[in-house]
Amino acid sequence: MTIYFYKVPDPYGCFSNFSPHSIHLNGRDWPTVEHYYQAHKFVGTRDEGLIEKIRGVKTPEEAAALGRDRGYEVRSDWEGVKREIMYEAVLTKFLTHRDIQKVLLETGDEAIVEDSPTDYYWGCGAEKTGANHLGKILMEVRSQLRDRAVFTETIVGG
Ligand SMILES: Nc1c(N[C@@H]2O[C@H](COP(=O)(O)O)[C@@H](O)[C@H]2O)[nH]c(=O)[nH]c1=O
Repeated sequence: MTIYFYKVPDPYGCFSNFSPHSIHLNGRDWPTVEHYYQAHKFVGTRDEGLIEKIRGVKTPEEAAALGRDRGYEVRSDWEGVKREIMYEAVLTKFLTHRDIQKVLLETGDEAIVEDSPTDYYWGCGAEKTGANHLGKILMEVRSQLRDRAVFTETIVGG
């Protein structure tokens, strides 16, 4: 059965980018995947100072609000790079936190869908017709983790 997730307190909330799982990436610690993703909108722009500001806010909601504030300049290549940036951050999250890695692996081959009522790129949107890129990334990360587990067991010996 398809697994739907969205809000952190709901079932499979650990799949949300807003879940309180920190990552270490590009030489820095980030409180959540959302902090990392939103901050990377400003790499190489005149608003680059925002990167540290976003990294320093307490909640992913604050990080998202800053990242979505169109008073700031978003990097011109953002649409072309945002999926790869999200993939790296989500992979790092599930490599770092073994408890949620287990939750993801235990979903087997079920489809995973970000049940956002408004987002038709990362989620499925209100009519469930969206591209669901975050769900797809989670499924890609799941197979990566599975491949790594097989490698560890067969090549390295557990
Ligand atoms: N989970 C979740 C959201 N969804 C997240 O928003 C991000 C997309 O941001 P943007 O590219 O700026 O539109 C991405 O991480 C997506 O998963 N949005 C929310 O307002 N609340 C939430 O609880």
